[in-house]
Amino acid sequence: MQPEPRTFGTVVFDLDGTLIDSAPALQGIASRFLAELDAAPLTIEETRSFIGNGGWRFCQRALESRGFPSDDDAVDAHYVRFLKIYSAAPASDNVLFPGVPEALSRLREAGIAIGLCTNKPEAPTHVVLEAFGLSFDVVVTGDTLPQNKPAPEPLMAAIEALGGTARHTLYVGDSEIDALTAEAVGCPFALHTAGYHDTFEMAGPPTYRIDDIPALLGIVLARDAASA
Ligand SMILES: O=C(O)COP(=O)(O)O
Ligand SMILES: [Mg+2]
Repeated sequence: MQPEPRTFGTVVFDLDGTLIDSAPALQGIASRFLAELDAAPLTIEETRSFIGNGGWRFCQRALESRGFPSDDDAVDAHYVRFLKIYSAAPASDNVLFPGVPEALSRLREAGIAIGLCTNKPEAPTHVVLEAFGLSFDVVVTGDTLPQNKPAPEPLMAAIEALGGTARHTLYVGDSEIDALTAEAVGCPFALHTAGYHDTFEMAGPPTYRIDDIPALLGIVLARDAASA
C-alpha cells in the first residue's frame, strides 16, 4: 500500500520574528537613525511593535513615535537615509531562533521546497541570510514586488516560483500580517509564538501554533497531517 501523500509539498517562511529575532538589530539601527535627528532611541518594546510591515513603515513609525512629521513625503525624505543605515548594518545583532538551520535541512532532505516571503527590504534580507548561511529555493522580499504583505501577491509569487499550490503550502509567520496574507492566498498558516505579534484582531485563528521552528517538522513531515 502506498503511504498517504504529504499534506504540504512547500513551506514558505516569514523572516523577522519567525526565523530570526531582528529586534535588537533594528533597535540599534533605528537608534542610530534617530540620533542623527537628535531624537531618543527606541525601546525594545517599541521596536518589536514596529516590525512587520516593512522598512518604510518601520521608519514611519519611528518618526511618528518621536513626534516628527510622518506623512508620505516626510517619510520618503528620511527613508533613503534609514535604508542606508539598515543595509550597512552587520548581521551580528540579529539572533537566529533555535534549530532553524537543522529544521530547514530536514525539510529539504524530505523533498519539501522551501521559500522565504518577508516584508524586510532586499539588501538587509541578504545580509542576514548570508551571515547565517540560510538559503531558500525562492526569496521574495519587501522590494521584490510593488505590493507588500498582507497583500497576497508576494506569497503567491513565492508559491508559484516553488511550483506549489496554495492548498499544499504552509506559510509560517509571527504576525497577524502573515495570517492575513495566508488567508488572502488561501493557504494554511502556522504561527511562531516566539515572534512579535501574537494577538489577532482581524485574522482568523492560525491553523497551527508552534513554539519553535523544529516543531514544524511534526506537522509538515507527517504522512497524513490533518488536512487544513
Ligand atoms: O517589517 C519588516 O521589515 C520585516 O518583517 P517580516 O520579515 O516579519 O515580514
Ligand atoms: Mg515577521
